[in-house]
Amino acid sequence: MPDTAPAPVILGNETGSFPHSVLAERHPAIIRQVRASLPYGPHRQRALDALLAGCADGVIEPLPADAHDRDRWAAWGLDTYAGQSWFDVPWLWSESYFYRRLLEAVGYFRPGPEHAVDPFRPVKTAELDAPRTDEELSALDRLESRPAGERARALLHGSLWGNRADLGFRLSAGGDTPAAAPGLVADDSEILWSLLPPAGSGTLCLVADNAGRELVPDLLLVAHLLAEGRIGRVVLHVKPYPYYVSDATPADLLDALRRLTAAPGAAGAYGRLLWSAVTDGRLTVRAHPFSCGPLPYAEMPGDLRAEFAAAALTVVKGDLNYRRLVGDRRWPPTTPFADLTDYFPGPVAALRTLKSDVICGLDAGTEAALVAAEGQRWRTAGTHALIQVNAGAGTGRTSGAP
Ligand SMILES: O=P(O)(O)OC[C@@]1(O)O[C@H](CO)[C@@H](O)[C@@H]1O
Repeated sequence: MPDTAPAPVILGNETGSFPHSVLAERHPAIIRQVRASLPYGPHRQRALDALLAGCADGVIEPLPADAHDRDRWAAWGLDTYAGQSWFDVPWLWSESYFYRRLLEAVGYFRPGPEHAVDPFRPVKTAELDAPRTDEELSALDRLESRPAGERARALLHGSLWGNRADLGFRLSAGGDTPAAAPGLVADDSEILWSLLPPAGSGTLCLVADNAGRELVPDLLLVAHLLAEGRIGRVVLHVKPYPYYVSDATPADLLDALRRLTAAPGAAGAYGRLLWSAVTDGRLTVRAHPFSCGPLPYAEMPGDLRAEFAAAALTVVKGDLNYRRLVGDRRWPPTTPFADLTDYFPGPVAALRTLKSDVICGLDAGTEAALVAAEGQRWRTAGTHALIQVNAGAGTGRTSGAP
């Protein structure tokens, strides 16, 4: 980020702020939801009690000495932050570690009956099985007769707005998905399409966000790009373990693929296309440990960097990934997106609905209009979205143009 002075890192210690409410209210609500979803035994209940008590006024506890990933978390900062208040360390870090502690409490990584049992699976499957998903899938049939350009745009927007289907967000937002938004606060979609030309044979990396009603439209977009010959290969990055309630894991991907292949009409055809893309190697899945890391992508390890460098485009989905992409800091909203993403090893696009304070790449008029209409609520309400692209990332150029 050449000339951009770092802005303050977002912490959770300001009462009344969104980050504070996530730590003080959303995390306890998530613990209650997990308890209500699955019948954990007394030992696990006690561990959940301890986590709940610690969320309010406790300090960050280290991982048990025998935790399989203790060294990894030490390298990610645990030895520095252990003993401090959840509220006083970078918010990105404390949120991420909360999910690791939750999995510890429910025995996710331990031998025994709870091993690898996803505590969020009941809410994820309820969403995937909901009649609303059927309605969304049957809408694809109407799209089939439209020109390819129109279909592509609709599927891109489906993937973008699918990001509102975030179950953690709904715990804070009062139970339902926010109403549809008036428009995009930034729209670099023409640059995005220029990076995925007809007869393109490159690789698309899609860094997925939520399972269910976000992952399904992501998969439909990917299927369309493969079918239209705009890409030769897709690498889908998902989370190695349950995270931020609804983030997609490899198991969620299989559920989504089965859901699609079982659907009638166009959705089923997309599902079969994806199924064969998996079996012939055009669609591969990665669940890199760093995908559940508490750090910005600027600190990604070399192997991940090499994967993104080899892609024609990396599409980064969702709010949390956006925070990690541009850095979880109080950037002035007009800070150029390209300045904050120039470290990225190849062309990168963000598809995100706005659900936290971080924002960059707005023009001054757009920011002023949003503030005049809504104060600062537009940042977190989930009712606005953006498509931002840095086509020159990894080349040393700082412009959004290819
Ligand atoms: O990444 P996603 O699914 O779009 O959103 C995740 C989210 O709900 O969780 C975070 C706060 O906990 C925010 O970044 C955002 O509001």
